[in-house]
Amino acid sequence: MNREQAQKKIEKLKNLLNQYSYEYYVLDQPTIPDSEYDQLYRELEQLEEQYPEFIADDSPTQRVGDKPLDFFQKVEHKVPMLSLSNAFNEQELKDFHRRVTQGLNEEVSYVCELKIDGLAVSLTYENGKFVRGATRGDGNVGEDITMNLRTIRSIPLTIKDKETLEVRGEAFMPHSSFLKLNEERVKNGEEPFANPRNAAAGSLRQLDPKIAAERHLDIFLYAVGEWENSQLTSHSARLEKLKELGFKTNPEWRKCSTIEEVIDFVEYWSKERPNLPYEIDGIVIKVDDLRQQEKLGFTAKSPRWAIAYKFPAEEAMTVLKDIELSV
Ligand SMILES: NC(=O)c1cc2c(=O)c3cc(F)ccc3oc2nc1N
Repeated sequence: MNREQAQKKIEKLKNLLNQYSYEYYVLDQPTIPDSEYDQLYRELEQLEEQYPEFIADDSPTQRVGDKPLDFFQKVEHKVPMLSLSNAFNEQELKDFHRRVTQGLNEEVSYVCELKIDGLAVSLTYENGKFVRGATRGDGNVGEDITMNLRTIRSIPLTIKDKETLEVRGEAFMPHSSFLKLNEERVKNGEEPFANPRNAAAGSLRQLDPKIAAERHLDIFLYAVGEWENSQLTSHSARLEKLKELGFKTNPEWRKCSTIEEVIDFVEYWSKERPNLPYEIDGIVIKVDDLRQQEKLGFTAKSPRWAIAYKFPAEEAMTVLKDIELSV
């Protein structure tokens, strides 16, 4: 094969492997066996070795950097990454609803989402390419962990349109990865992680991306910082568009048009939680209409248009303990 054919073949293999990786890690619906993926991956590696000038930065072979960082750069969030205020019982949910309807003086509908118990991160894409990832930090300044986030296979290195946007989500460690990692650590005489959130945070704060890559982290995207030229008018439409673009969003979100529906959703998931393959510590309730969100605005540290209903903390540990005992 000549140079021109090699360049085309490298491009074709890269796109094919990225599509298969999207089906496996984002849709959880692989269409080819792992062995076929591995064979195509090896073919790409060999061609890239022969023609390094054709290696694309969104090639699957470029996900895991080979040199550790000495330190993390600081990153300023153009739109602050605030935190959610909490509700601990039904009455506090009703109080939230009353404040919202009084503040708006009009009908309101909500989006309810599972509150993933991981590490909040921001992902920036320019013309459809993943260019920077950062931790929340103090909300205004976070740490640049792009190298480590590139190792999360469910984070697309390029998205389906040449959009420029900054999205937020929760990086987390699924229960299966958490249990395997702790078994490893105990076997090596190391301290096991207390919970998946600490394990995810510890993994993303590694200066060596090869260690982060071994931790099999995952992510769900759930909010937007900035979105150039976006005409979308609701949070639910944004979640749908993010999914269309190739981002992994949590499938369990629901639109609720009354606070009773919100309470039903909370009650359902407080029972259903132990059957999830990842840790959640509550439910996030958000006003769906973006104009209404704008009208309600923010306090110094939290949006007035969202609240986190928190499940009682101790249960989270018993859930994991049960799983550990059953292993
Ligand atoms: N852990 C989560 O699963 C989760 C967290 C947040 C936030 O922290 C959050 C913070 C804001 F200032 C605004 C919206 C948010 O939406 C969120 N939505 C979620 N699903």
